[in-house]
Amino acid sequence: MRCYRFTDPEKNKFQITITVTTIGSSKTVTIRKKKTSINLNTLGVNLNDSLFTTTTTTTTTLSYYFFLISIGFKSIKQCCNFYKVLVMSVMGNSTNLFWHENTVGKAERQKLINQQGCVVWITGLSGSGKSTLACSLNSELYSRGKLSYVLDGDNLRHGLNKNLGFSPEDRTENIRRVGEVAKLFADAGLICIASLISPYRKDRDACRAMLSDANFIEAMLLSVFMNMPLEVCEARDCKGLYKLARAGKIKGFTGIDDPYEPPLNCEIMIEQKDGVCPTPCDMAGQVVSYLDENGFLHA
Ligand SMILES: Nc1ncnc2c1ncn2[C@@H]1O[C@H](COP(=O)(O)OS(=O)(=O)O)[C@@H](OP(=O)(O)O)[C@H]1O
Ligand SMILES: Nc1ncnc2c1ncn2[C@@H]1O[C@H](COP(=O)(O)OP(=O)(O)O)[C@@H](O)[C@H]1O
Repeated sequence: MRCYRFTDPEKNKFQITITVTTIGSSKTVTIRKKKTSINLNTLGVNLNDSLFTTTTTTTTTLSYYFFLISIGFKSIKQCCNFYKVLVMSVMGNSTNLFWHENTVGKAERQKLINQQGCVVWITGLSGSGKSTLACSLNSELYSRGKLSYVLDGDNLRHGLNKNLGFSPEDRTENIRRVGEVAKLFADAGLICIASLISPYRKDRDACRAMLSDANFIEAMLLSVFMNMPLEVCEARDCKGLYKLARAGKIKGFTGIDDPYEPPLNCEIMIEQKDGVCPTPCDMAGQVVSYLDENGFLHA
């Protein structure tokens, strides 16, 4: 189970009810709850009281690895609030999996380092300045005493993603993996800077959905679009890849013979003004201002 943040309308003791609603049928999953006292903080509920659950063992059938959990907080006195959460549980082919909550959670870690874990996702053509911005932003945050970490597409393809190429399927898997890793960094409380071409809208949208806060209110992903014209990127061509792509020596090169779909919903856009590109420092400043104004630089 994931961590949920709920407001407590009554500041009272609650009884938690977890109901699993099935959609279609295909997999059998057993959900067990022990009679136990749960610290509400581990569920993200800001309460001092302990919460007592009843013992239930439910066997149910799930499909598409999606299921609905409706969590009802029932006041001891009267029934009050019910919340419904759509949980996407990507379990692959494995079953009988159980999520283990830790007593020290994201909220505690964030307090420790006085910042909000999130992902700054930088997308754009090869040569648009993604790595330059990632590096400059990382330095700027460091100088402000904020902990960040860069996940660079090119670098990750030397290790985690070294079995992936540039077919649409491999790019999708590349983005999915980096999204999952970025989510872990954000959960650790870090400002994770992911810098990948990530050319397809559906892959970026999937990451955004994966990185939405569990209550679907706070977005944990800020998308930064390097809106640099292809001609500028191609003129830079610091790795000589555009030249090879134009000569037909690299097939499926983004912007040449493979598509780049610009974001429709980015939080920040970096672009030229009067034909002049902002400096790396200015680009980083734009992102830092956004993080600051939106409360990410404090717990
Ligand atoms: N066919 C093709 N298309 C695009 N890019 C290519 C290709 N082949 C190799 N390269 C190099 O790989 C880097 C992009 O890796 P990413 O992981 O960011 O790509 S993707 O998000 O999966 O599309 C990219 O790095 P950047 O220039 O930093 O973007 C290129 O150096
Ligand atoms: N804001 C900028 N102004 C001028 N040159 C830049 C800027 N950002 C990046 N560059 C240059 O463009 C080239 C490509 O930048 P890079 O960050 O490697 O792009 P990407 O990671 O998107 O491939 C590099 O030579 C870099 O120095």
